[in-house]
Order: sequence, then structure tokens, then C-alpha cells
Amino acid sequence: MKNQDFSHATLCLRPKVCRLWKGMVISMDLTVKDLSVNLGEKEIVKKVSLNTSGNSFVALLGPNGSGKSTLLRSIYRVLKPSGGIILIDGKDSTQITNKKLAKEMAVVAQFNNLNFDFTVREIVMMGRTPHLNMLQAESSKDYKIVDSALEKVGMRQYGNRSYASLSGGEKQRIMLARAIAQEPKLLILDEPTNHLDVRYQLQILSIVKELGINVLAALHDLTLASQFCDYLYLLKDGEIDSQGKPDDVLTKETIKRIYEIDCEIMKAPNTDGVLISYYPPKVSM
Ligand SMILES: Nc1ncnc2c1ncn2[C@@H]1O[C@H](COP(=O)(O)OP(=O)(O)OP(=O)(O)O)[C@@H](O)[C@H]1O
Repeated sequence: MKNQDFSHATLCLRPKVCRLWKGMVISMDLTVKDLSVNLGEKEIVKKVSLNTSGNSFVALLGPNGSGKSTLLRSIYRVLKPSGGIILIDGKDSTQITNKKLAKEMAVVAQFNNLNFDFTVREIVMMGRTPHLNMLQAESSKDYKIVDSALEKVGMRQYGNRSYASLSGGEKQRIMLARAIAQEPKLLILDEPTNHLDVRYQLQILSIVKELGINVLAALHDLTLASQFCDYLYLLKDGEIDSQGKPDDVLTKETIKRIYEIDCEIMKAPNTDGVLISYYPPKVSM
């Protein structure tokens, strides 16, 4: 399973057009070829190739510092790659304007603190900005979309609250609502569940899955990834170590190699995923 570039594309043969709530939505494919990213003197991401297509929920897994966020940040243009190419629906992403990309790709990044305070509804309304012309006021349709996004993440009653007053998990749900309000065709998530309690971890991943668009998400929880994701890429030291469907890729050997930890893996009794029980590592005092 080592470095089988783009094999995922052949696994996803479902039609690109799917239903989203009441309307039709068209998903956008993301393909990354031989992407490298340097930070300072160091090559952090090393010739990574990956793909999400056919309305797939794809996870990027790997230990702390393995380069997941750096890779995602280069995909959503905060970092400039030092090599390789990013294709959106087959088109070189450097040829797509920021305005067009903002209409099609939504991002939920890891750190959600803002310098100015806004109400929750104002934050979620920001998701509509790429769809509005300069000086165009939001319409009743935009307000409906915002309320529906807040409803989806269970935060409708928080609309008038100050965003700064929310807990970490609540802020995370609002950032997902903003991304949903953007009505994206491709969603990039950087550890979307890291502040959430178990109920909201499940809720957020269910919502993401239900969107029915291509999603690339950095995740840490292997069990949740196996339950929700169609395909996994496991990064180690900036390189793709393994990739495949969760059942194929989450093995004791792979987890030992990547995380340097022993575990037992069994089929989950109530989901399509697996359960992983870890042995604590030896700690020298
Ligand atoms: N400006 C920089 N110069 C040099 N190295 C950097 C710089 N910024 C980040 N790094 C390093 O790049 C590596 C990859 O970081 P990144 O945040 O992409 O990892 P990650 O897999 O997302 O980690 P985590 O799971 O902890 O969020 C880390 O070792 C980090 O210390």
C-alpha cells in the first residue's frame, strides 16, 4: 500500500452530482501531485500526492508534526509550495482567482480566535461574502442559509451571542457553520473535532459526511476516521507512508510504524469502522 499515487481516483466512481438538502450541489475534485513545502530551511512536506473525488470524505492522518497542517495550508493558499501542483477539477489552482476559489472551497482551520469581536450570526454570514458583489447587501436568502447552517451545528439559539464569549468547541461549530453557509464544492478541515466532546465529534463528522461533497480533513482519531471516512492517507515525516480504505490501511503494523505504539484492532460492533485499543508506551522517569 506504499505510495500508490492516485489509486483513490479509481475507487470513487460515484457520480459527481449529489443531493444536498433540498437543492443539487456539484462537488469539486482536488488532486495534489508531488507537492513539497519548505518552512525555513526545512522541507516539511515531501512530494505528496493525493486525491479526493467522487464526493469522498478523505482523511489525512499522522503524528504531531508530520506535516498535515502545512500540507492543508498550502492547498488553501496560506503557504506557497516549493514544488508540485494542486489541481482543482483538473485545473492548476494557481490559474484560479482568489474570489472564484473562495466561492468553491471552504476551510475550517485549526485556530479560531479573531482580533475583533463579532456576533455569531455575523461570523456565519461571512461565509456568504464570496457570493455577494461589492457593496451588495445580504438578502433574505443569505439569512435563511445562515440560520440553516447554525441549525445544522446546533447553534441557532446562539446567533446574537458574542463569538469571543463562546467555548473552544462552540467556536469550532460556528466555524463549520460559516463553511456550510459558504455552500462550498470542496471542504478542507484541519482537525475539526479537536475541541469537541464525543457527541459533537460525532455530530460534526456526520454533518460533514452528509454534505455530500469532496472533503479533505486532518484528523487524529483513527477510530472516528475509520467510521466516517472513505479513504485515508497516513503521513509520516512529511511523506505519505500508506493510503487506502480504512479497513485496509489501519493495521497493527502500520500504526506501530507510524505512531510507534502497539495496539489491538477489532471490527466495531455498531459501525462500519474499527475499534483500536492502544497499549500505553513505556515512559522513562
Ligand atoms: N516556520 C517554521 N519553520 C520551521 N519549521 C516549522 C515552521 N512552522 C512549522 N514548522 C514545523 O513543521 C512541522 C510540521 O508542522 P504541522 O503543523 O504541519 O504538523 P501537523 O502534522 O499538522 O501537526 P499536529 O498534529 O501537531 O497539528 C512541525 O515539526 C513544525 O514544528
